[in-house]
Amino acid sequence: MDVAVGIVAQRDNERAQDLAAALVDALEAAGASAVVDEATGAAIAATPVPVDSMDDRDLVVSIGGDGTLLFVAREVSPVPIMGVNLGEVGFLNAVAPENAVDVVTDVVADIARTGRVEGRELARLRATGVDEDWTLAPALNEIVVHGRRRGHGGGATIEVRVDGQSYAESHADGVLVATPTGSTAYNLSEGGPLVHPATNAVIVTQMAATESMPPLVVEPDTEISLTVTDADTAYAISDGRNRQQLEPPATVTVSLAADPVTLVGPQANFFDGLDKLE
Ligand SMILES: NC(=O)c1ccc[n+]([C@@H]2O[C@H](COP(=O)([O-])OP(=O)(O)OC[C@H]3O[C@@H](n4cnc5c(N)ncnc54)[C@H](O)[C@@H]3O)[C@@H](O)[C@H]2O)c1
Ligand SMILES: Nc1ncnc2c1ncn2[C@@H]1O[C@H](COP(=O)(O)OP(=O)(O)OP(=O)(O)O)[C@@H](O)[C@H]1O
Repeated sequence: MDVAVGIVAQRDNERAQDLAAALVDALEAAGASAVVDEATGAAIAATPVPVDSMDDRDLVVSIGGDGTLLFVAREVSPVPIMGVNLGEVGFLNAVAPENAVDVVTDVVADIARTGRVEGRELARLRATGVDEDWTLAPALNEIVVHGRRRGHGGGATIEVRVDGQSYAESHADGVLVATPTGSTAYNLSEGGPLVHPATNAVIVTQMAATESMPPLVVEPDTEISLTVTDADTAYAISDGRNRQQLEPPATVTVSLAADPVTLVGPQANFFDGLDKLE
């Protein structure tokens, strides 16, 4: 099987671009085809394509930090992705840059031999407006609903319902609904629990609530509804980047997205990674 690979290198990162060039050379020498994102294609001798047109590739490699991988996941899922870590934290990217050429060419050789891409599925969350016609891009980390802004005077009253049953209602900066993958991100900053990535669960954490309830962990196929009042405006945000302005009173439902992310390559050891969170 001729394997088609897409490569997205963190924008304006020469080290990521150099690694992308080495990957293109190694993959083409191995008989695979490789294209790169347009920003990288302007910097190295490789075929540039829009990231969102890589959705017909067999594998997309992200070279950068967590944010670049989150970006790639938004643009190309359900195509399997692999993360090479050049970032400040790199909690989502398991492959060290010095191993990237060997690991990627080994995975591509396996795909060529078997015709299958072996990876693990990471759940995502979808946020949808109730009585409003919008849906955010699926979140690998979390969905946040917050008032006009973080901090004094920017909050809102948000009622949390779990499969229709009321769990909490308080004035707060916001409420976040996280995946196990995202339990180490914004959720952790807001006092939510760490959830091992092998756990099937969804986490609901209030953000600076005046009458707070403990964070709640529920089964993945649960519908969380967040009703926002007592604010002139509010936002629903997916993975910190994709946002929808709300006109309170407004209700947002958060539930499991139909398509998970398939992450390929060696799995980072969760416990070894925790020192990155200090
Ligand atoms: N106050 C906060 O803690 C805060 C604010 C905004 C965004 N975030 C997080 O950043 C994510 C978006 O990442 P970005 O790089 O596009 O934004 P960004 O540039 O604001 O980076 C946020 C930081 O979160 C880290 N991060 C992202 N996903 C992570 C994960 N699953 N586990 C541990 N750390 C993780 C990134 O490496 C980066 O250091 C959001 O999904 C949210 O989880 C956190
Ligand atoms: N090649 C690219 N093409 C288009 N946008 C990109 C590209 N690389 C990164 N981005 C944008 O940059 C954002 C991530 O930027 P950021 O600087 O946070 O990188 P990172 O991967 O999180 O690295 P670090 O951990 O060092 O912050 C993505 O959300 C995406 O919008």
